[in-house]
Amino acid sequence: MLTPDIARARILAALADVAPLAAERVPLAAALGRALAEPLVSNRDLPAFDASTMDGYALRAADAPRAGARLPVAFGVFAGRPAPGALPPGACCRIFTGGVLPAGADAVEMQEEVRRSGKAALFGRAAVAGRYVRPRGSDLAAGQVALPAGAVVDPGTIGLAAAIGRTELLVRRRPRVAILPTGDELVPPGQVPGPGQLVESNGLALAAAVTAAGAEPVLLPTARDDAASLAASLAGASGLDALVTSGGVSVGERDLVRAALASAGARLDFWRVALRPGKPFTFGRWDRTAVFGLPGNPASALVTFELFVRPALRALAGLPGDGRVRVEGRLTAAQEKPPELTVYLRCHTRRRRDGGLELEPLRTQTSGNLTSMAGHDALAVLPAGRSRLPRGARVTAILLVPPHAS
Ligand SMILES: Nc1nc2c(c(=O)[nH]1)N[C@H]1C(S)=C(S)[C@@H](COP(=O)(O)OP(=O)(O)OC[C@H]3O[C@@H](n4cnc5c(N)ncnc54)[C@H](O)[C@@H]3O)O[C@H]1N2
Ligand code: MOO
Ligand SMILES: [Mg+2]
Repeated sequence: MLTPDIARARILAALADVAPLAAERVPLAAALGRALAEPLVSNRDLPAFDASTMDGYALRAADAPRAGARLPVAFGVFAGRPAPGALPPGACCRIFTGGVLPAGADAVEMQEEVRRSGKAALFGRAAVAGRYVRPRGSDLAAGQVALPAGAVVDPGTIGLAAAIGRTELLVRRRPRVAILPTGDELVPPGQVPGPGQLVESNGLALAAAVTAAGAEPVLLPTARDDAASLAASLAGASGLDALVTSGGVSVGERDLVRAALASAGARLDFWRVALRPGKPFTFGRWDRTAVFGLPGNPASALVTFELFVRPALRALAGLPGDGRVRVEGRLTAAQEKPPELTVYLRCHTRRRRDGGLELEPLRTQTSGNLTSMAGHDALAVLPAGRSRLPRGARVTAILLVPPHAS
C-alpha cells in the first residue's frame, strides 16, 4: 500500500500534463483566490504625483532650516485638485493628506508642529527635505512588474489592479468537478429514509469542500450500485476537469465503482492507501479528467478529499500546495493505532497559557459517524511506525481553518 505522501506525489505527477488549466479573463471581483496567468504590470506611476502624507504645510525645506522659521501661507491644496500654481519663493502652503505637492515644494510639516499666526505659519522644528512626501512612482513606477504570473489574487491585489486602471485580470480557470454519490441505500437530502436507507450527505459535503478548494462543483444524481446505473451516471462527468465519486470502492459485492470506471475507459493508477480513515481511496485518469474514488464513510470521504483531492484541484487551478498551515501540538488524550497506517485524527485546537497548542480529538473517530467530521479545525497526523501515542505526545497537525483560540 502507498503511504499518503507518496500517493499525493503520484497524483500530482499524473496531472502534470493538464495542470494548470487554461487562463481566462475575468472581472476583478471574480479573480479573488485565483492564480494570475500574467504578470501584473503597471501602465502608470503610483502615486501619479508627489503627494503629502500628512495634514499640514508644504514648503522648501531650505526655508525652515531650524525651529522658529516664519513663512507666509500662499494658498491651500486640497486632495483631488491640483495645486493652483508653483510655491512662491520663501512661502509655504496649506496641504492635506493626499494633496498634490506644488512645484517648488520638497517637504511637508505636520500641522501639530506648526503654529498659525494670521497669514503666516511658524515652524516649531527644522523641516527635512522629503519628509511626509510620497514621491511620484515610489509605490510602483510605470512598466514595473507588481506581481509575477502565478501569484494568488488576494484583496490587496484586487485593490492594486484597480488602482492601475485594470477592470479585469487574466487568471487560471477554476476546475469543474463532478461529484457522484453512489449507493442503493441513499435517499436525497430532504427525503425521509425508509427502512435500511439513509440520507445522501456526502454529495453536499464534498460540493462544499470543492467550493472551499477554489473549484466549481457539479453535483450529479446519485448512482445505484449496478453497472448500468454507474455507467449512465459517469457520463455526466465527461469533459469536466475532475470526477469525485463517493462509496463503492471497498471489497463488498456491490462495490462496483472501480469496475465501472475501468469499463468506461478510465485508467486506474492506484487503489488503497495506508491511512485511516479512507484506506480504499482510488485514483486514476479518464482522458483529461482526474478521477478520485473516495470511500463512502463520511469521514473517509472528507479526509481523503482534504489529503488528495484538494491539492490536486489547487494544482489544476495553478495554486501552490494545499493552502494549509502545519503546526506542532500536543495530544490531550492517548491514542492506540495500527502501526502500518498514518492516522488523521479530527481535533479541536486550543491555545495553552504557555503558548503551546493542544489537540483535542473529537469525541468519536469512527469513520461512519457524521459527528466525527463536523466542527473541528485540525487534522492531527499520527505517523506510521507508532502503535501508541501517550497523552501529551507532540505531533504535526494540519490546520483546516484559523485556530479557534489564538
Ligand atoms: N472486508 C472489508 N470491508 C471493508 C474494508 C476492508 O478493508 N475490508 N474497508 C472498510 C473501510 S476502511 C471503508 S472506508 C469502507 C469503504 O466502503 P465503500 O467505499 O465501499 O463505501 P460504501 O460501502 O458504499 O459505504 C460505506 C458506508 O458509507 C455510507 N455512505 C456511502 N455513501 C454515502 C453518502 N453519499 N452519504 C452518506 N453516507 C454514505 C454507506 O451507507 C455505508 O454505511 O469499507 C469498509 N469495509
Ligand atoms: O479507511 Mo475506513 O475509512 O477507516 O472506515
Ligand atoms: Mg462498500
